[in-house]
Amino acid sequence: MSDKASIHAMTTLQVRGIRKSFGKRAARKEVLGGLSLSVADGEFVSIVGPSGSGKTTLFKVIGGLEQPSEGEIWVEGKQTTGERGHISYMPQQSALLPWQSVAGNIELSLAISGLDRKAAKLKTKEWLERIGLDDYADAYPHMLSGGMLQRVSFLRALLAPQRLMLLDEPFGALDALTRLQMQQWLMSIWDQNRRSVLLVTHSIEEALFLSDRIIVLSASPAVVLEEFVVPFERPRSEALWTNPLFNELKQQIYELLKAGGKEANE
Ligand SMILES: Nc1ncnc2c1ncn2[C@@H]1O[C@H](COP(=O)(O)OP(=O)(O)OP(=O)(O)O)[C@@H](O)[C@H]1O
Repeated sequence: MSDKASIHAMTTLQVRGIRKSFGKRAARKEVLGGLSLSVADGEFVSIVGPSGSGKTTLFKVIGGLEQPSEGEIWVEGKQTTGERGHISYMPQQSALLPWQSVAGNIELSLAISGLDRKAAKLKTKEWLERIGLDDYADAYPHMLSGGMLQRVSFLRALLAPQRLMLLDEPFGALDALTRLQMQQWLMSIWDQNRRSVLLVTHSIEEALFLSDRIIVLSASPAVVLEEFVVPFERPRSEALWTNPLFNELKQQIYELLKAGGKEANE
């Protein structure tokens, strides 16, 4: 394999020069302005950007729900622009089926991805135990707290067959304490089962705590302002929050977002 080909094989996602506009003629608005980024196999990458910079639009383009005006999406070495089914997705609000139990929701998505019923039941049982929700296997989604719902929702995305997970502000609707607990929980589960992750978050701290790399977007039309490699070893603990380098990086990203957002709004 040539060097170029082996790099390609290790890259789960490549976003190449994506442009996306909405509206016609005078009302035409460019939201994504030629965006390129990548996620390597097993890498955890976060995207932060000003509100309205086009992060959700980018996820829709990656997931094949929106066609880009220009550019290509490659997943696991194949061009998938405009195609669905190549990624697993976790939304901000859990999208569990209300008429299915917790176990039923997970079994169903495993069955859809091709597992037979018996294997799906067994795998669901094992994982619910592993994430400490075995007591809730027969409960219905409305009986669960916001944090529990997001655990089940994350598990469902994690057990999907796709290598790439897109997490769209998964903890945005949770209170601050639950959010912190969920970040630690997600980190420990992801550590045991490394998948390629692209996370959208409004929280710089969350991005620093969870990611291998952070991509900072400009205000719309969004382009990549800068990428930061997060230097902290794993497993990471709460002690990071008082690490001077953590706070220095937080400040740098904050300043960049502030400047980038202002420039584009002028
Ligand atoms: N289907 C659409 N038709 C027209 N405009 C759209 C459409 N979808 C998104 N937009 C516009 O694109 C811009 C970016 O929206 P998007 O939701 O992608 O941003 P975002 O970064 O996810 O925002 P936030 O951080 O607030 O969630 C907004 O100005 C929005 O109004």
